[in-house]
Amino acid sequence: MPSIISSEKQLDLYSIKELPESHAWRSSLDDDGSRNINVESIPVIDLNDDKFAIDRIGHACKTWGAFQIVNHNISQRLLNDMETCGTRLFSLPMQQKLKAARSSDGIAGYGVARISSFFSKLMWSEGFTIFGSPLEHARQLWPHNYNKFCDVIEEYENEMEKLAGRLMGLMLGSLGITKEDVKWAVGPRSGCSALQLNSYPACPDPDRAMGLAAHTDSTILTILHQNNTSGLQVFREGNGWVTVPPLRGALVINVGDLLHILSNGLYPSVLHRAVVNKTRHRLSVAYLYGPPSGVKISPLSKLVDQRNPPMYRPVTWSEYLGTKAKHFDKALSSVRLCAPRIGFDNSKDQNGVQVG
Ligand SMILES: C=C1C[C@]23C[C@@]1(O)CC[C@H]2[C@@]12CCC[C@@](C)(C(=O)O1)[C@H]2[C@@H]3C(=O)O
Ligand SMILES: O=C(O)CCC(=O)C(=O)O
Ligand SMILES: [Fe+2]
Repeated sequence: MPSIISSEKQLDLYSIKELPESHAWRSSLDDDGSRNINVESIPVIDLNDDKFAIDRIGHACKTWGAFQIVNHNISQRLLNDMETCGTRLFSLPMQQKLKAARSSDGIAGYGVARISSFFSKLMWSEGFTIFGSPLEHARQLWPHNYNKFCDVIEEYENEMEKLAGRLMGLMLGSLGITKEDVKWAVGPRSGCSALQLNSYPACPDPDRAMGLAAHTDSTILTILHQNNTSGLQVFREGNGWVTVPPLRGALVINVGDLLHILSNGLYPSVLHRAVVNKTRHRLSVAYLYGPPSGVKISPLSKLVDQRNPPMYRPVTWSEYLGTKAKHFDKALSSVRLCAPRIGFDNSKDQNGVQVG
């Protein structure tokens, strides 16, 4: 049963000179091979030409569950503005940030990662989740100067919504699914979303710390912007943990658990985590895209036949988020109806995290 995360658990990581035991995940002798930088990483896909991109996206979803995109039409100016907003927020004094603390039963606000309750050690990061309007929290953070933050968030969410709709079309298109097959995905406001800002301060002992523990996202897809400091890693069978290098202007796309379900397991959600750095502060912004509330997600009928029965039962996004909050890495398997496909072992990672 997850414990309630109290705001006292959020230490001011910027002022700590030595890694406390509470944040030490492994001994300095452990080496999980994740700093091996000579392995190929996730594909980089140019969105200039949808016809050319679609096959590459399908292949990336099947083999990695993640890819980077360039020429996506999100301006560098907006990405910079979003980064500045994040930096401004996390640079506030701790007492100020705690004024916008996430309540124990809430989704939005400042705090430790929601999944922290499943681990005995604390993560070297802090987060701020936006779900719905950020106005109330922005007022608590900057009582006299909250407009700029809200304006940037609004613009960022609008642009990301368009991009997410386009990406979903391409990802489903690569499976032979058309918009007519997924009625709820057509038209404006066809999805629902949350925005997660993550801050990873420089860490005195990065090899023993963990920025964000291994997890899959409870989304259809996630669009991640990372600043110029590496830290994101994806897990790939046979390769282990692979670093996703930051490329200026590129965005990282993760397949989430709901696309895993929609695709009847053909596009597995990607296990990923964030590691930390000795000298550099890292910031990331995740746009978490899901279906509209009330829509039941289940394997698409075109992908189901006698030989490929539906592997998952129907779930709404909010139901799935509730399941994730309770069962974490067992959430996907808790809605599973039958065994995974052959040659498709998504059962264990190197940290002993069970998925699917
Ligand atoms: C929509 C959501 C997905 C998320 C839980 C949340 O309600 C808002 C925060 C999201 C996030 C971001 C960091 C990693 C993660 C596992 C977490 O602890 O909070 C994800 C959640 C998720 O995808 O399950
Ligand atoms: O910081 C990162 O690169 C990962 C963030 C992430 O996985 C998330 O917000 O869900
Ligand atoms: Fe994530």
